[in-house]
Amino acid sequence: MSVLEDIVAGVRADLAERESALPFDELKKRAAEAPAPRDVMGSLQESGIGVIAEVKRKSPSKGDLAAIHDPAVLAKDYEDAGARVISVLTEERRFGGSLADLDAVRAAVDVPILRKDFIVSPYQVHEARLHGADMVLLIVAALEQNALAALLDRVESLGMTALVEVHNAEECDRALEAGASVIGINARDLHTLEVDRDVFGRLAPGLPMGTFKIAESGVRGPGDLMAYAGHGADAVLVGEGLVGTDDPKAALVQLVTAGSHPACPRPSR
Ligand SMILES: O=P(O)(O)OC[C@@H](O)[C@@H](O)c1c[nH]c2ccccc12
Repeated sequence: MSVLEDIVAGVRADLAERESALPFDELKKRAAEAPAPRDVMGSLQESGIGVIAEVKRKSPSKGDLAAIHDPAVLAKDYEDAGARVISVLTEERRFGGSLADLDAVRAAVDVPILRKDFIVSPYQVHEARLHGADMVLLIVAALEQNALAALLDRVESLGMTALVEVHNAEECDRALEAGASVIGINARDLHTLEVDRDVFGRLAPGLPMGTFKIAESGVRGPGDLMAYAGHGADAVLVGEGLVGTDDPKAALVQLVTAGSHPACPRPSR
């Protein structure tokens, strides 16, 4: 079993438990009453290269990254530092996240939030909405084509924005075929966990004009942001490069400053 398959198996087991506690129909009803989703693209396109800052306690590749006793405090720091979207890992077993983290972040900030998880069922999409998510990650490598297309429609039909994640050219084709317009190119291979920062530069030029391109993973500081921007990134998603520092807020200010600096390459849209 690859790491990805192992994670998805755990996610499915946890999901089955939640589904028996709260049936899908009831969940849908409750989610429909949640406050309307925020304008994710408006926030991401404000100016320069937007930074999506991630609340992440641990990862399968690095183990423990940060204790994060109060995700609300971290999220508020991110918002104050200029994050355009805040990503919240909700996967429990390997990333130490939870839906309670999503709730805490939602209550603490006004910027849009992303539910970062291994989404394999419509149940999780409505769940994301119920807990205040505005954007939902869909990982192409974890989904059959039909499921990917159906989940993308589901996310959009609830007024949220889908971030469709790819790692190779075949996955790019699948993302586009499913109708994705916001694509995250992950430098990390979810089967081997290896990071290759050149993946973005190889894949991004092949995406159609008008695709919003997000560079995910491996951003250690302003230099990596500038490099991704040079290859056409519209935004970057950063986890470890923030939570793994002594001062995530200061680290984010540096990235945000670089992303809006006149010398930083601009997206050509
Ligand atoms: O911590 P990093 O290297 O900055 O990476 C952040 C983010 O890209 C990473 O957490 C991520 C990208 N895609 C995912 C899918 C599932 C879980 C996690 C991820």
